[in-house]
Amino acid sequence: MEKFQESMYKLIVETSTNLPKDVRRAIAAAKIRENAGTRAAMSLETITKNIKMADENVSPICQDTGLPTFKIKVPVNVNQIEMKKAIKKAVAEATSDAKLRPNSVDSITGDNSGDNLGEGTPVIKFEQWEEDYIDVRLILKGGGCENKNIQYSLPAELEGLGRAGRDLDGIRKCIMHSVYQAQGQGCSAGFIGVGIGGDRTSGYELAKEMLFRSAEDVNPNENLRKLEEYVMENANKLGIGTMGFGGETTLLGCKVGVINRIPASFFVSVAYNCWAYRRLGVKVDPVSGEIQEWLYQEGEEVDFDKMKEEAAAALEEKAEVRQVTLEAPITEEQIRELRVGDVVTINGMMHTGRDAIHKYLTDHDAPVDLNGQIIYHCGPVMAKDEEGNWVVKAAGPTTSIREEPYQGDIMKKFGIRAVIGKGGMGKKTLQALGDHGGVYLNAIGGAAQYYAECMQKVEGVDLMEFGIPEAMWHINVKGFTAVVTMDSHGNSLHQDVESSSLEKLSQFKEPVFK
Ligand SMILES: O=C(O)C[C@H](O)C(=O)O
Ligand code: SF4
Repeated sequence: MEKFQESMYKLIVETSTNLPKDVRRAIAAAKIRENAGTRAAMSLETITKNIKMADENVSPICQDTGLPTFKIKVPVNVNQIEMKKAIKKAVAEATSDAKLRPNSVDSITGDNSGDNLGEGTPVIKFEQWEEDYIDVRLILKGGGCENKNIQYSLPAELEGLGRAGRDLDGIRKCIMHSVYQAQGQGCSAGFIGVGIGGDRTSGYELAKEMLFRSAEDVNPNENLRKLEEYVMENANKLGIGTMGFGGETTLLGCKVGVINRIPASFFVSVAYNCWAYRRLGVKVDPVSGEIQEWLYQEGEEVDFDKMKEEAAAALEEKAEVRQVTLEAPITEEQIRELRVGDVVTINGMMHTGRDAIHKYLTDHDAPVDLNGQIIYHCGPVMAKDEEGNWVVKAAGPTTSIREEPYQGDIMKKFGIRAVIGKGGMGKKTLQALGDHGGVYLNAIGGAAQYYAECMQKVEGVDLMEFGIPEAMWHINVKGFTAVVTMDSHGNSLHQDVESSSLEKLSQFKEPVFK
């Protein structure tokens, strides 16, 4: 097993930087379905460009490299303790090489361990089997989509769908509802794994297990096959679309599994995974520890480039999108001119700020003058170059709704004019945008390479005690593009999509599986 650590390092790097072919095919198919020139098509264009860049740069597809979770099947007599040690070393090495973001945080103190190791991280699960090779699967599932996982306890009353009973039709309603409630916040279009039965723990366990199935397999259980097909066909009618911008594709995959339950409990557990569905697997030789075969990689290379040309041509024809360039400091007047749907290109300074910073700013002064400035909800992957300067390795947006309790007050307190994030914000922020003259810009979640390329120089960093993802980075950007989805006139695309998708959800109220 001399080569095992090196094999695990390769598996981690490949999983973080190179999306598997079954996932690429699902994204390519979605791209074909979207009408050229729409926001959904433009977003998918950015997503596919980002996938290619990550591959070429051997850098994280998304800055949130999640909670590394390994599922391993081993022949008897293989030393699991040694394997665990090797995996941990490989995780730490991949973190110091900026292939993983330091993501392991003490839940009470907030201290970041810096190397992705700590109580409960990474997750490593073993099972023995009678084959003569080791099967290692890895999933890097980020926090935004993890937060959209949901567990139903049947019977339940569901928004838009009414009663969900303890039967196949009740399960169908839960799954449809799970897609609706995720909206764009888990970086749709997503993949879902569903676990029927079990208890609260084993139900979720099964749901996550389903995310290790190939996106293209066919469920051998007839009832579940029908259910999966039904969900794939109908969830896409909800109109949530890529990043919740509206559009034809909301769901890229649905895999359902079932286990027994005890009489009193009936759980339906759903694990939501963003489009940046980073899971891979390898077969490993139990003597040398070398990789024998890669999993999920059957078939031809997926060529996004050809579609890119077609989409770009169609885009030019539909040039009615208003394009605005902004550079901080921004005036209130400039903000008041912006409307939902405008595409904004930013040059100059922006400052990152996410959960720890928002909490901090409520009762502290800002480390820099934020008047007229732009806040980017982002926890980047950073590295130092040979001269010791920070460089941005991956920097897509994080889910903005977590800052809802703070955002409006902070904008007013410091005079911030624009916030960039993803998934949109709520009523309180919308009100503050109107009162104060602010705007919310939606960037494409997961497009971490695409945005990192716009980041020309890191001018400084404050509050490093919060750890790399949570610190406040001051970054000079060029050509950073995002869409206005909430403006200072009370308009919110997120609110509109949420209410129209709720209306569409209610079309699925009548029983289907009797
Ligand atoms: O933590 C992050 O960078 C992003 C997170 O995965 C999110 O989707 O909000
Ligand atoms: S930012 Fe989006 S793509 Fe990245 S991990 Fe979070 S949910 Fe996934």
